[in-house]
Amino acid sequence: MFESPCKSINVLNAWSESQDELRETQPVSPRGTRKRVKAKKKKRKQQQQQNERRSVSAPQLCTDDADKGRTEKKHRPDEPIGRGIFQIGKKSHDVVLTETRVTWTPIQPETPTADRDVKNQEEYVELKDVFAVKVKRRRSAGQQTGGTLLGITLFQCKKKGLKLKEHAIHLNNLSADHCEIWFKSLKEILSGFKNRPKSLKVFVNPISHKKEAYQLYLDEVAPLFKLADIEADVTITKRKGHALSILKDCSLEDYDGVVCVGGDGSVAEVAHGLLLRAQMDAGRDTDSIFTPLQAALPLGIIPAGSTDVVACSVHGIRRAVTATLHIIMGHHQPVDVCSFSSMGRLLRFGFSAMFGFGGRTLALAERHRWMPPSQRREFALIKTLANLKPEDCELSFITSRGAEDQTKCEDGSWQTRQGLYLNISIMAIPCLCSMAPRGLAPTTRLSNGSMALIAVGNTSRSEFIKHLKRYSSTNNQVSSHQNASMCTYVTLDHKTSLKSLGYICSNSQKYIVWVKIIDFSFMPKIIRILSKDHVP
Ligand SMILES: Nc1ncnc2c1ncn2[C@@H]1O[C@H](COP(=O)(O)OP(=O)(O)OP(=O)(O)O)[C@@H](O)[C@H]1O
Repeated sequence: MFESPCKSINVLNAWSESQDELRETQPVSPRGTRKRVKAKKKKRKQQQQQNERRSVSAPQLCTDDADKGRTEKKHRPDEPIGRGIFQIGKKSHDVVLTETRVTWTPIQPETPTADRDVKNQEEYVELKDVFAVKVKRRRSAGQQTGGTLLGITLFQCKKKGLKLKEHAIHLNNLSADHCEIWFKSLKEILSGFKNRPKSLKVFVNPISHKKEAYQLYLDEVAPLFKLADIEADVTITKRKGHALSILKDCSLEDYDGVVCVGGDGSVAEVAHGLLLRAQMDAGRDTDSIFTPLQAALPLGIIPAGSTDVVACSVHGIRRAVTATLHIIMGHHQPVDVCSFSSMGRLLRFGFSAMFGFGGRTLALAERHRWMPPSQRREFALIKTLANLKPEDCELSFITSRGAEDQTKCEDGSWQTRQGLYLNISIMAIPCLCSMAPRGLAPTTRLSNGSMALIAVGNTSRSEFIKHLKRYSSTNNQVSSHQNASMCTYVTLDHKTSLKSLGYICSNSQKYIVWVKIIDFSFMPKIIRILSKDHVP
């Protein structure tokens, strides 16, 4: 397996090889068809093995520690599986492959006087950070297959702050046999990361934001999926509710996850579809008080909307490449979800709900979709502000343990507020966005089993505008408001079952709103809002 870097001049000439040219996943032998047939058979066998693996393992993206998802290791983590010489950059390197990493050290001529510190020059990449390995070839323009073999390339997922970036490590060697051995060994190790998806159902909303979601998918997402050998079954949604109707009926068995390319509306629809499907499959009666089940498949969110609060809250950043790499690497983040019911019937699952100003603004913006996104947001905001009116509400809730409780209530005891409110928000996630860098609900977390209830009391328009503006600052809106008596920020607990009962009066109709939080160890925050019309 030890190979000399004899043709390094040629390799250097090919150093400008672009990623697009690395199409082949199997090294093609110059010896022709017999070997190609063998390679095809081998590929089919690999495919079969993959399918077998998929049918026995739980189809989940999930793990934070990628090693947890590995198949049983054949070797000790530090035991060399392969060793060879590759050209990396401009130098020849001694490269060692173990179960967990690829390490390379520059080869230097022996000089008795030289003060070499080989350890210091050693570099490595952890295989848990590598998401693809490809055979690298030089091809002429327009050439689709074949080409001169140059070596193999590892694609690493690199973290920089909240960003995830793709980084290519080229290991150049012109020997087909040598590269094939390395390629096979690396492929085998990478396919051992069971929590990484192999097949995904993708929904793209073509009308999201500036109608660029599909182009974004083609430019930034699909090439990475292809690189990671992920099969994507793409549906471009044709209307509102299209993704939901597919999710209700389609077979999900062939997929390891569902991906949504769109904004918050699309994400909410797909999340609702997945959760509804889980209830339907388990025979839950959603028209009664039921114990919801977790979705069978994880949801990947590629931000392509105009605000993307769910994607920002989950990834901390609004970037399609980062979101795609999280999906490819099988990163998993549990996220709390609410369920909203009316008259005892499930309306939908969702991440947040707003009554009053917020609800009216969103509804107005939705009715003016023909306007460009920022204009319709501004228009809806200004128009709703101009007609600012309070809702007569009664809210009952129990504050969570450890929450900054202004009223010093006993744990588990009900508090009731009755009065005029300009806005009431219930948020299961922090709802981070560019307009609110700390989130619309800074006191809640993604999966802490509690939700934020933010009730803004009746006040003047100018005071309310000041409150809205404070969201854009990084100061803590909660603490700055604690003495203002305009807002009540309460984090609800999930420990006891029935949490909140309230009345919201709107347009002479009365709604009774129950907020119920059910404790699940696997999905800790499910809020149920039951509303009933015409309560006397
Ligand atoms: N082809 C389609 N035509 C019309 N509406 C669609 C179509 N496909 C999906 N929808 C609906 O469009 C709505 C809004 O889309 P989405 O939330 O993705 O975009 P956005 O409003 O620009 O983003 P954000 O919610 O982040 O501001 C969703 O409720 C979705 O159900």
